[in-house]
Amino acid sequence: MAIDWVEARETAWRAGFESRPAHGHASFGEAIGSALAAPLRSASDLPAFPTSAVDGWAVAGPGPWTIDGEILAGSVPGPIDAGQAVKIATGAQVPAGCEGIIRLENAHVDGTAVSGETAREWREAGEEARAGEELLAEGTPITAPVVGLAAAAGYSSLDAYRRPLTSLVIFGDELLTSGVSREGRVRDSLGPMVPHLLDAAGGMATGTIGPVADTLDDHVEALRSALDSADVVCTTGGTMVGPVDHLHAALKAVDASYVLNTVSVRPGFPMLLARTPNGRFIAGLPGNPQSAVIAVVTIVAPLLAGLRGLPLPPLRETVLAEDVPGRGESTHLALVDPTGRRIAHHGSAMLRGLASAAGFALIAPGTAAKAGQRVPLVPVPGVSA
Ligand SMILES: Nc1nc2c(c(=O)[nH]1)N[C@H]1C(S)=C(S)[C@@H](COP(=O)(O)OP(=O)(O)OC[C@H]3O[C@@H](n4cnc5c(N)ncnc54)[C@H](O)[C@@H]3O)O[C@H]1N2
Ligand code: MOO
Repeated sequence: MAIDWVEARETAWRAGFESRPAHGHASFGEAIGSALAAPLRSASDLPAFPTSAVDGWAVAGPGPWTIDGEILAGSVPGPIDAGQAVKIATGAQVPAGCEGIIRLENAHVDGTAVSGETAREWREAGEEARAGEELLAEGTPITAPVVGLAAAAGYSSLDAYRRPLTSLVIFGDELLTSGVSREGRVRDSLGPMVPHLLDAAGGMATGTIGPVADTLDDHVEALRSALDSADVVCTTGGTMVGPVDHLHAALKAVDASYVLNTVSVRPGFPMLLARTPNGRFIAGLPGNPQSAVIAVVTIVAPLLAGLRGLPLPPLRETVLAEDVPGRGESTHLALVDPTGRRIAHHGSAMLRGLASAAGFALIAPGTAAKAGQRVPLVPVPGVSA
């Protein structure tokens, strides 16, 4: 029974969130794009020592001061005495006894003496954080700046939900992997496209199997092999009931049970999500290329977010520049450009419209939308910046 589109997203996200894998130490590269599984606490004071903010002269006592020494970044200075001036570099540790720093450009050097206006031109130890202080809460998305902060705070790995491993299985005897479509055969457009969408949605693509021959045995073998190494296997094609649509029988053969089977959305209706007894997921993307992308945005992106401990990806908004019809009792996902105009060549077998789209405008079941109306925009991973 087809479920509502909004419910499908939430169901896929919840299935991922509830079975997100045990967390543990992940390298920065593995952790980026997932969420912190524990609060990030600073492993030292930040800065760990008083640090000069400028290139200048560190001085003690009243001036003028006698030049005596130099402190470069990366060294540990000895204390300085009243009347002494030590040349100091930005980032260098401020010596004990230092009462002020004269910026180089404000200093007057006369032989062995220096004078000028002093200021507290340094960062105190612990000014940014104290050792043990919480910097970021559990559940925070791990972005490039988060990784940078973790390194600054003394870490080389993070307690995180790692990015799920994904694999793609392409079904279809009619598919060509090179050259032009001809003689009843078409170029595989999903093999070159879907792994990048999965990466952009937070997975880590491990490989593609196929095109797989249209026999049940070949389908089952390909599915088993993909399940060996991936947390989430996406398949393309074979979701319907055509003479060589073997996906449902193959799911049965690997003892997978449906999380959802068909969604009340146009295009993309025949998508499905299933789970194996050992907790791996299989997302069945319809064969029509645009419908496959709709399945990615509807079920796979939310699933990958849940598996990484992240919330359901938010929708955006767009203001429609023209009327957009509904699709009866189904949700209509309509391709629109960045100005809210519908895009030509939006048939589910086509990619021409999608290739220049800002995303899918969401027209709710039983409604049609008017020009000027604000509607949700479903982003395409890696596309809708
Ligand atoms: N009797 C019915 N037939 C169909 C219905 C229906 O409701 N009743 N729904 C249509 C819809 S909607 C879709 S979507 C497709 C889904 O079909 P499958 O998931 O079973 O996919 P296939 O039959 O294998 O292929 C459909 C179409 O897509 C082309 N394709 C498949 N894989 C690729 C690829 N990797 N790259 C490029 N093109 C691909 C394939 O050649 C077919 O043209 O079912 C409709 N039928
Ligand atoms: O839903 Mo199909 O996915 O319209 O092409």
